[in-house]
Amino acid sequence: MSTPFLLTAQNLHKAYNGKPALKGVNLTLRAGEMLALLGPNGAGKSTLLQLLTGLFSPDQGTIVVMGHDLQRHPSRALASLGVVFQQTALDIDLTVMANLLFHTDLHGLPRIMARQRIADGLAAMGLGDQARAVVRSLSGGNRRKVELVRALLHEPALLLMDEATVGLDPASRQHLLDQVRSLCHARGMAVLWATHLIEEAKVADRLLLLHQGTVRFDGSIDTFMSASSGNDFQAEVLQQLEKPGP
Ligand SMILES: Nc1ncnc2c1ncn2[C@@H]1O[C@H](COP(=O)(O)OP(=O)(O)OP(=O)(O)O)[C@@H](O)[C@H]1O
Repeated sequence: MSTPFLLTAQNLHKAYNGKPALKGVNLTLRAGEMLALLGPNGAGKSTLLQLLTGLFSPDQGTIVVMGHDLQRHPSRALASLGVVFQQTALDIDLTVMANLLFHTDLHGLPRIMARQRIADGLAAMGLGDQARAVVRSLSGGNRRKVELVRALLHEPALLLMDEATVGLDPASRQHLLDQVRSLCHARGMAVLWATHLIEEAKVADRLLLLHQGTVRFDGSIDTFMSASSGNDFQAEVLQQLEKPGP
């Protein structure tokens, strides 16, 4: 029996000043699945994530998270989401601990439980000694890691990440990817990983290739590769993106 969908988006349309950014995008996500949302600059990835996180409403289409319609029941739908945005969600003049407690307070977590989860989350990211550091004093890479810790504190069923590895060195990027993958598979968390980096998308279970606001491919990486004519992953992605749109 297949796992039920945690997230379903149907026929999403969004335009800015009459110029379409998303043109009928469909998307599903199951528990334990890591989906790479891959597309070049301007493909519509951030727009899609902004709709999925309720920041903006679609012009057309529906989004259901854990059985809750995002437009009709936003707080219920959003309670199951963890999000790492491209732009920082941290107050850089506060300490790491103050930032993280702010988030756990928002989610109504008791302080004892919150402090334990914060300690565990920071330790898992190799930042166990940084709780009292002011965010401004952290490197860009460590700030990204704190963003991930923050997004996971309320133990979301779905994690949405928008260009999460921007500013990270190769080792830290790999570490972040490994962490997210293991959370995904061990905890059954569903992950939507938006990136423009082809080599990052390759480690996901499934690929959603977005270009000029339309989905060019949605399926497993294995299916994507078996449909290719002997190309490597990168060459196949580039070839798909060069094809004229629908
Ligand atoms: N606030 C906005 N106002 C007007 N146009 C916008 C706005 N946000 C995005 N767009 C346009 O919508 C299209 C999709 O942009 P979006 O940022 O969603 O793509 P992206 O795939 O996330 O790109 P990137 O990788 O560069 O962040 C682009 O043509 C962009 O110029």
